[in-house]
Amino acid sequence: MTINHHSRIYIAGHRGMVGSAIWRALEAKGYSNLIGKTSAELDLRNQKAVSDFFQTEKPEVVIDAAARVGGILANNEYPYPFLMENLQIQNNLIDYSLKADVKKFIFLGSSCIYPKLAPQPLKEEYLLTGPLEPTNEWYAVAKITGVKACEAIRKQFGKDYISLMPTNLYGPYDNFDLKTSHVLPAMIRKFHEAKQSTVDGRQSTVSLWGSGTPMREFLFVEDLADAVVFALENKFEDNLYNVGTGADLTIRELAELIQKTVGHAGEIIWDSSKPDGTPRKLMDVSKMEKAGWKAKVGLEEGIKRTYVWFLEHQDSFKEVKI
Ligand SMILES: NC(=O)c1ccc[n+]([C@@H]2O[C@H](COP(=O)([O-])OP(=O)(O)OC[C@H]3O[C@@H](n4cnc5c(N)ncnc54)[C@H](OP(=O)(O)O)[C@@H]3O)[C@@H](O)[C@H]2O)c1
Ligand SMILES: C[C@@H]1O[C@H](OP(=O)(O)OP(=O)(O)OC[C@H]2O[C@@H](n3cnc4c(=O)[nH]c(N)nc43)[C@H](O)[C@@H]2O)[C@@H](O)[C@H](O)[C@@H]1O
Repeated sequence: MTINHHSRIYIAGHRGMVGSAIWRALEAKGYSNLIGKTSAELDLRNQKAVSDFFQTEKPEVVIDAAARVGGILANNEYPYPFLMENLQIQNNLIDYSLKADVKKFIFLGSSCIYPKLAPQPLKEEYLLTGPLEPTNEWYAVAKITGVKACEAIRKQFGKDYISLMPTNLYGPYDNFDLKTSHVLPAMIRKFHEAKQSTVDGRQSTVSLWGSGTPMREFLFVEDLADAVVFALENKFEDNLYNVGTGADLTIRELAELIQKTVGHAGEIIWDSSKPDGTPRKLMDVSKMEKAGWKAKVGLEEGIKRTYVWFLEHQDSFKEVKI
């Protein structure tokens, strides 16, 4: 099948940080037949509703950016929904895509699918070679199942179903709720709020989680959207591709960078009662580069753009409920 600007493309999770960035990227490139449903309109955990949706809407392409998503604490404290809801959502989407003869399916996973202590940088072939990081193994098991389901369809039916594994993402429409968010949006909000509240004429202290020593890689969400468009427009030879920048830094270095960007001059304390998670998960991005795609937005620029977005939208954040 050739995909053209009139192809019916369903973006599951089109209101989320990732899905909305993919929507904007496709719209900007002239794709005119995009389909999106909120979770209130279509609960992807509901098999019957998903079956009806595929019969009515007949998408030709499905991009799966719908998931139960959260940072280290939410993953650690709510293992059951992170496992079960993600399995339900992706199983329904993948299975009904196959039944409805969807020609191209792009599944989005996460770098936490790789073993906790795998060699660095993480190559695609390290999948299922060792134990997972305990704080997010539930989510990782669901995502590994999605990768394998797409691989099975590719192997048995020869269909163009692929999986992209993004590293930690950030950018506009991120989740800034301090209990459920990832580290980067949490730091932006914490440093910003501490800058605005002074105690005895001094800016407030910021409390961050863990030791600050774990290393993480961060990709601006608009780069990820660009990678998804690239994957849509090109036929890949294999089923699994990492998407990242190929560079990482410690959480402490990230804190200093965000503190400087926001302009906070107070103290930072590290709360050792909170988990560190995996020590490092740097992606090997050579397979994607060989296919012809590379990240463009540097971390400093991405953080500045995200902070500007935060300043413009901070009054409208919804607190996320688990
Ligand atoms: N954020 C990261 O750092 C990161 C890193 C690597 C990979 N990813 C992957 O990227 C994808 C999207 O993540 P995100 O950060 O964009 O998350 P997000 O902002 O929380 O968005 C998740 C989306 O999923 C939808 N959704 C959740 N449950 C649903 C349900 N039962 N039925 C229908 N829709 C449902 C939500 O729809 P409503 O808004 O309508 O409720 C929302 O639009 C996920 O697959 C995630 O694994 C994210
Ligand atoms: C991309 C996602 O990454 C997630 O792992 P993971 O990078 O540890 O998730 P994050 O929540 O981004 O945390 C990354 C690191 O930042 C530290 N950290 C410091 N301060 C904070 C803070 O205020 N908030 C948060 N959230 N972290 C903070 C945290 O302890 C951990 O070492 C997985 O749980 C998911 O499954 C998924 O893979």
